Amino acid sequence: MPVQDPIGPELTLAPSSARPSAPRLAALPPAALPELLSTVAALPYRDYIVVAAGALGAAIWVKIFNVLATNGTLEQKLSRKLVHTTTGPLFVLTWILFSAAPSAKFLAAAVPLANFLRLFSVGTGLVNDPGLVKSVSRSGDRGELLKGPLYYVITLIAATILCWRDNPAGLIAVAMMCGGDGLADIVGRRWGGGAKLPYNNAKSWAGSAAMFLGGYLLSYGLIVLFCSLGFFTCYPASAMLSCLGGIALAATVVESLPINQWVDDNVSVPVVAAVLSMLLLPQPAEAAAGVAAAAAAAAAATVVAAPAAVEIASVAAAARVL
Ligand SMILES: C/C(=C\COP(=O)(O)O)CCC[C@H](C)CCC[C@H](C)CCCC(C)C
Ligand SMILES: Nc1ccn([C@@H]2O[C@H](COP(=O)(O)OP(=O)(O)O)[C@@H](O)[C@H]2O)c(=O)n1
Repeated sequence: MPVQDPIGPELTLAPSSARPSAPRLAALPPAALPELLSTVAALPYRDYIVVAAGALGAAIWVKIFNVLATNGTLEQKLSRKLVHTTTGPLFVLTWILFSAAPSAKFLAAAVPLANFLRLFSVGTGLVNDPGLVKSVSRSGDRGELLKGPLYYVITLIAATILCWRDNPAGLIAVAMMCGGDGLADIVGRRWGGGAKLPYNNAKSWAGSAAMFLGGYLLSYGLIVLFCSLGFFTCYPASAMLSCLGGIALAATVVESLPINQWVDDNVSVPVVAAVLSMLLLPQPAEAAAGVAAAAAAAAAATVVAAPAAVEIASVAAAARVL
């Protein structure tokens, strides 16, 4: 069972002495973050304010890239890929601001849902918005909004509702789609020219290397942040290295295949990443049990008996909470 509301006013992060330390990553959010979180937690209608801020933030963010593309500061394709790379991670970062209410994930999903409706109405021509078409299409054709961008927001909706913040599979899926696939294009177009993949002439080794590294590092960062805030148990470094590495490699291979005309990579990459995360990463309950066992073993090896007993008791209590 997930922790109730690790950032709510009624329940704060457990003191570090009460949390298992040996097998988990030493990960604490930056000092300013808990302050911001407790300010947000004290707001009346907190979840609704976060949704409104997220929707406004999305519109402003896309507009900024539209302006940069229009005035020539950024090339259109780069601007579009920067929107692709940044909006998903910024969106999942807003998850930490929501309360523990069961309705929170549905409210959070309203932000990508609003963007779905916007893309759909502009893509089908119901609404005229040349700025949005310029920001998120390759060629200026509004019909393109109904492909990659629409799948992208559908994936964000699915990750929010199906995984929310107590299951790292959602974070990993979004990280592979944004940090991975987004960076593959940015790097591949610039530095991939000479060395194309033997089985796909449209993609390069440089693009795939960027996909692997970008997806891995973004997943790693998001998992460390969310687990250090108490949304799920932190994983041992070995799991972070091997499981996350395997997932990033599989997502990279899927992205590199010449299958985009059958399945959009904003669907294939996150689906493969989420399924493998469920299969390879210890699920929250297993991870808690593993952490408790390792911490108990470490405590047993400690010469001073009393602090060890306290540590074991607190770890066992933490495992029961999770
Ligand atoms: C350009 C996009 C996808 C194209 O994919 P591909 O064809 O290159 O593979 C991304 C489109 C993003 C969309 C217009 C805006 C999404 C906003 C998001 C749901 C919320 C962000 C909130 C945050 C606070 C900025
Ligand atoms: N693994 C990759 C992926 C993309 N790329 C580069 O990025 C461009 C766009 O990639 P893509 O067709 O996957 O683009 P999207 O469908 O993700 O927008 C390719 O034409 C390559 O120049 C690459 O070099 N290596």
